[in-house]
Amino acid sequence: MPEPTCFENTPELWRASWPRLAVDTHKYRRGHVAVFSGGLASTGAARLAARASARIGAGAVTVLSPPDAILVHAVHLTSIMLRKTETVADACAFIRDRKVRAAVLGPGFGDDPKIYALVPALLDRRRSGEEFHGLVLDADGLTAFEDNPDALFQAAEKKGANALVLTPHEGEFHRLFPAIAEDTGLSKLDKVRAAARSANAIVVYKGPDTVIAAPDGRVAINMNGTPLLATAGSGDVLAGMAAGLIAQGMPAFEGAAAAVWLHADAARRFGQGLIAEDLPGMLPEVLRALAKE
Ligand SMILES: NC(=O)C1=CN([C@@H]2O[C@H](COP(=O)(O)OP(=O)(O)OC[C@H]3O[C@@H](n4cnc5c(N)ncnc54)[C@H](O)[C@@H]3O)[C@@H](O)[C@H]2O)[C@@H](O)CC1
Ligand SMILES: Nc1ncnc2c1ncn2[C@@H]1O[C@H](COP(=O)(O)OP(=O)(O)O)[C@@H](O)[C@H]1O
Repeated sequence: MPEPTCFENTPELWRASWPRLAVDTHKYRRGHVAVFSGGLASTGAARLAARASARIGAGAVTVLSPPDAILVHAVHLTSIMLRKTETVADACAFIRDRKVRAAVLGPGFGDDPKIYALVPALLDRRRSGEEFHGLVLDADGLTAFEDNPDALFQAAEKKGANALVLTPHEGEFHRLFPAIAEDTGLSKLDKVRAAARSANAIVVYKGPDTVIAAPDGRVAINMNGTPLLATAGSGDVLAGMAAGLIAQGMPAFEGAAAAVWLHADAARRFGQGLIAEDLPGMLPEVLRALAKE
């Protein structure tokens, strides 16, 4: 009998790789996440992602900010750290020196052309350092590669490359994978699986029926989604959660799948009136319930 490759996304799928807290851990051992911020007028998305990474259990989270946005972040951030970062070399040096394990790039990032050098650098273990496990690319980070998706896919294909997680909504999926998106003979499941293979990445195709796929053919269909999540910024929170779990040592497929399920559970528990800011604050209750199961 061949091994099954198509699963319902429930905690049983990823519980075995769920992070455990060692008694002798410290904040960097628990996992350090870096979140790239956009400029002065679009800083909120990075903070949403950063807060989600911290609440899901990353021991340290740093927002990497362009100089013009430092003050805005400084008045909003408390336990989350802040670092001025101007160049790709600055970012790589910080990630290597401060043992960052996962990064979020894209939420509120805008159209800064630096991204075309930044993404290959973050996927290259020699530039990111050995501790780095993976990059979660979302929102503007996906749209940036609309005209040349192969540049992204080839960077992820290189031997020994760090894990790449792509989290497109329907519009972003269409921008990155137009031929797959327009193939009317394919189900959503077939589309995500084909996309993950061609991108050499974990693909989280978001929506009412989020599907998570790995390049090796594994697919998980999420069934606990809720339309309460259709609120601005909830995708930024999801990206931060996935990075937070990858930083704590979960493999990228399991980390992404766990983030999707927990994100929806948080929304369901909060109920009506939910806005994206509410999601990270629900995670302690979500994690307590998960531990009791
Ligand atoms: N508080 C904040 O600072 C927030 C910042 N955000 C950032 O704002 C930037 C723009 O985000 P947008 O999502 O608006 O950018 P998009 O460039 O994805 O714009 C949305 C466009 O995609 C189309 N589309 C197709 N399918 C869609 C789907 N399933 N969901 C949403 N749109 C779909 C829409 O019709 C619309 O024209 C990103 O950098 C994002 O991270 C947003 O996440 C919202 C919250
Ligand atoms: N109708 C829906 N049912 C379930 N989940 C939804 C629905 N609409 C959106 N979502 C979820 O909400 C999140 C929205 O993410 P995204 O579109 O990137 O928003 P943003 O860019 O504003 O953060 C995704 O996790 C998506 O799966």
